Amino acid sequence: MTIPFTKMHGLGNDFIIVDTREREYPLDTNTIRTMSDRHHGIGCDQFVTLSAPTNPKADVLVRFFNADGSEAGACGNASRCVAKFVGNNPVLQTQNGLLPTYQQDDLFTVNMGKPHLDWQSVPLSEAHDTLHLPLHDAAACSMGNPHATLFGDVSQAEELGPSLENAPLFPERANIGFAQILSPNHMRLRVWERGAGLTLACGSGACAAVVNASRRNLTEKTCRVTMDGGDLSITWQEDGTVLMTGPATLVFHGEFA
Ligand SMILES: N[C@H](CCC[C@H](N)C(=O)O)C(=O)O
Repeated sequence: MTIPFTKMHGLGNDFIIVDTREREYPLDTNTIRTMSDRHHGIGCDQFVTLSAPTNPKADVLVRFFNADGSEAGACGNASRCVAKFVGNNPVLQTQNGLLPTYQQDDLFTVNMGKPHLDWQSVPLSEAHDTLHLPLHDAAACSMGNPHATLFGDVSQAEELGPSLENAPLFPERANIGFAQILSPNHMRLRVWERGAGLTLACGSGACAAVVNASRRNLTEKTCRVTMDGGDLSITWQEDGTVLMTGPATLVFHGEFA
C-alpha cells in the first residue's frame, strides 16, 4: 500500500503530513522514522498525522512526531501548515488542547495556548525555579512540549544542544533554545530540537523563548523572533495564551512506496 503525503514547511522547519481522516495507513514508529529519514525516505524534521477529532469543538485531530519517532505535544510551525492544509481557520485538537487558527493574507496565526511554568509541568526531574535552572542559568517552560532557553550566544547551539537535550534534569528530554536579545521587541533564536536536532526554525521554541524572556524582563510580551529560517511574531496575551504568526509553505504532494 502506498501512503499519500504532503510536504510543507514553516520557515524551513519541514514536515511530512499524512491525512488519515478518510483512510487509515500503517504508520508505526519504524514507518515514521523511515519516511522522515533524509536519505532512505522523504525527509522531515517532524511527521504530522491528521485524523477525525474526538472533541466536537475541533475540526481536526493533529499528532506530531519527531524524525526519531518520538511524539511531541506541540509543534508550532507544523500547526500553521496544518491550518493552511485544512483551510477555513480550523481549530486543531492537540495534546496541548484546542488551538484556534486564523489566516490573514499569506500569514497564519495559531493560538498556542497557555505556557506551563511550574517545574513539574516542564517537566524537570526535581524542584527548581524555572526562571533560573542550575544549567547555564536557563529558563524553562512547556508549550505542551518541554523547552529550556539559554540567554547569550546563539552560536553555542550545535556545541551544547545534544548534551542539554538529554540532561538528567529533563526526564522527557527537552528542546533547547539559544536566545540573543536584540531589543525589548526583538530577539535572535536558534533551537536544538528534541528528537530532531538543530532546525531552521521552531515555533513552540519561539513561544517559549518570548515567555521566558518576558518573565525575566528581558523583552516585552510582544516580540519578533528571528531564526535561521526567518521571523515569527509572538505575543503572550493578557489572557495568558500565546499567539504565534508566520508563513506556511506547501512544497509538494507525493506517494510513499
Ligand atoms: N518544530 C516544532 C517543535 C517540535 C518539538 C519537538 N522537537 C519536541 O517537542 O520533541 C515547532 O515548530 O514548534
